[in-house]
Amino acid sequence: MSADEDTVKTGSPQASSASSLHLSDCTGGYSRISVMVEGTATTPDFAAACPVLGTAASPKHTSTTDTLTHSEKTEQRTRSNENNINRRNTFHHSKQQQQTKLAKRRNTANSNFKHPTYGKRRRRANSESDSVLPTNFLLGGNIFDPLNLNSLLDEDVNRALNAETPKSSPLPAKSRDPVEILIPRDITDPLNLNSGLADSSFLVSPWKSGGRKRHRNRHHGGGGGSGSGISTTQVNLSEIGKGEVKTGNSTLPPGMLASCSALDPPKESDCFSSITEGSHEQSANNSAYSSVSCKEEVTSVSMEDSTLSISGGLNQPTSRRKRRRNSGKMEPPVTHSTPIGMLGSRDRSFATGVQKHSQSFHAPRSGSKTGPGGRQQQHTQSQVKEQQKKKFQYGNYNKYYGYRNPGASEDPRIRLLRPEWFEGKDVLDLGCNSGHLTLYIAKMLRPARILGLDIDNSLVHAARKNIRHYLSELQTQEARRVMQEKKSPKQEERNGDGDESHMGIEKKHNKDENRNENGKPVTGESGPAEAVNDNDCHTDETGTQRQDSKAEEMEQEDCKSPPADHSVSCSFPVSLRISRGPIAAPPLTETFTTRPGEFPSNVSFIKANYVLENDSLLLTQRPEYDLILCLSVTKWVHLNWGDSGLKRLFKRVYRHLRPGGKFILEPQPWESYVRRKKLTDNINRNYHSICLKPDQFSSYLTTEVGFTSFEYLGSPKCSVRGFQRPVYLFHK
Ligand SMILES: C[S@@+](CC[C@H](N)C(=O)[O-])C[C@H]1O[C@@H](n2cnc3c(N)ncnc32)[C@H](O)[C@@H]1O
Repeated sequence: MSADEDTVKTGSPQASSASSLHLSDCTGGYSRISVMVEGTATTPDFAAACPVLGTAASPKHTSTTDTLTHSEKTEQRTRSNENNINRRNTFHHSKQQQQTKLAKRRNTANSNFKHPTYGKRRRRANSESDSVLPTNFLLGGNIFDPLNLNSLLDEDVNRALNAETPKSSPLPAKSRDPVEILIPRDITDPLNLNSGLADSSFLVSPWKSGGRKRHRNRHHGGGGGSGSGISTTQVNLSEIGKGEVKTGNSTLPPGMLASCSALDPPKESDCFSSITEGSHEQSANNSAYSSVSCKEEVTSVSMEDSTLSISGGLNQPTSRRKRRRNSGKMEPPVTHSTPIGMLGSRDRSFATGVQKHSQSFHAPRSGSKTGPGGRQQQHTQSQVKEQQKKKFQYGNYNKYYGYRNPGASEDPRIRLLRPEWFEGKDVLDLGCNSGHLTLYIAKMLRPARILGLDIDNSLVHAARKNIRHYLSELQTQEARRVMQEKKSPKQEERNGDGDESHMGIEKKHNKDENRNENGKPVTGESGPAEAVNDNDCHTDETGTQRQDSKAEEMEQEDCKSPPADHSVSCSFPVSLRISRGPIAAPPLTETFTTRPGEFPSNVSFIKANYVLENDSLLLTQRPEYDLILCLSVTKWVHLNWGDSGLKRLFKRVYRHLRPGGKFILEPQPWESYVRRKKLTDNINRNYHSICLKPDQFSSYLTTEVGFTSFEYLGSPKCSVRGFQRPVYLFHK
């Protein structure tokens, strides 16, 4: 052995001393070492077989020899040399014997078994390695043969040893008890060596860490970050059995994956399923609010999404109990806010065009959401609910149409409206909400003018903004038409590339559109849109009001290459247009210097409470309109102002109409009142004092107010059952 030869060659007292100690101590175990090597024994076993090996070069032995005197050393060296020679001979002899044994063992497996207890084993007292010796061995292993390899060599012994196995080293019993697995917080430093703290908290138990916690925006998997999602790992025994638990970039057992991914949907599905509750307007509001809270970050941008949510929700069955549970809540519905539903089949091309913009139709924002600087205010749930209740006490839901016409479906009521009632007429839409129906009428039924009136300022603001979306679409269509006309084959040839020619024309077109016949920039001051909209009008850097349709095409085309005309810029990104609406109200153009009575000149919105303060004010009301719409408003007036308020409204309508005028009324049924009776104390009081029930309205209007006749127009089918309400036409 080289160790031995080195010792002899050096001749150093220390070395020889150490080596001799080494050799003498290991003599007994050497055969064991050979056996272990042969049997691919593991290191601990090696240490166990020759415990002194680990300490052979230890300073302890060296220092002992250092204290000897020179003569003693010389004498010892002589003795040591003699011993070495003897031992070497012994060793060689032993080695030869061992090799013989091994050779035999290879040929006859039975002959080589030597029970550990038969071997001579010398141990140093208080050896450091004693304390770390393993004591438990599985499958009949023992300190000398931890893997019980010897049992393979002798059948008898094998049987004998394995007969004892369950007793001496019982196999772990299968248990359903959970096994706690501690997972390092930092997978790259599992022992927390970097921190230098003797703190065991670097290990995380999924159970003791307070249960599973979801961390939004945190990526799972390893990678050195603290936590990094590993702490969410839950181990369950049945899965461990499958041996698929990994941390770090966790490959978790399928069961775990399933349970993790199952964490997310409930919130969503809660929202959606609650949406289905709203087969009635009231429950609609509840559910829609749920959806809004789920998608809080997606306010007006999400109208299209909200619609989808509704559609999704409508397909999901909801228990009656759940419906009831939420029915008392007063929360806003989701609005898709697209007028497509209103446009319906009568003007498909327009509808298709509008669809493109439908995402950006406006719905007022929830007042409780953000504070100054856009930061979310801290509210308790009850506070928020309270606010919502107050906010929507007039039925002023900011997502009304999204719920009423889910999936951008057509508003079924428009089929009851005959064009001749509207064309060239003056129309008032009471409680117009965000103006979708009003805008539809303005565009499609061509009244001379139509005024949308609502008590909620934010709804009126949204309605005004929505005019621009209609306009934007119209202008886009017009721009396309002009572009097609101007796009002569000659120009295309000159410009070569089709795209470029398109851009060239587009830019020219844009330029032209920003100027009137005199070549002067068109400002918003005289634009009909502004006059109609009473809306904020933005100007670009040049002071020229930007045209929405133009701007849109500019964004699409000019962003491909640097704009030649700097008045044409990409400063207002498409994404913002979609989320916030166009940057400016459309400017006055030749096309849209509309005559009175043409859309959009014929539409406007106003914030007002149509219920006068007292009856005496009725006397001041002059006839102004040919037709007044009052759709799904009476319940809210009734609840907030009682019988007297509603009667006053009816009387005002009557006085507001010109002779021969028409009043279109869609009352909510009495049954729907009950769910809103506790919205406010005032509403509660009014609710209990109401005598004039909705089914008495027609007789009241004809006998008390003065309408000469009425007709029942129908109860248009609505995908949301609760909105299927009768509509009446009263004649003055
Ligand atoms: C349920 S929505 C109906 C919207 C629209 N008329 C329709 O059916 O499509 C009721 C609307 O009436 C409005 N409203 C309630 N009381 C009002 C009042 N006294 N004066 C004006 N508007 C009122 C609310 O703000 C709300 O927008």
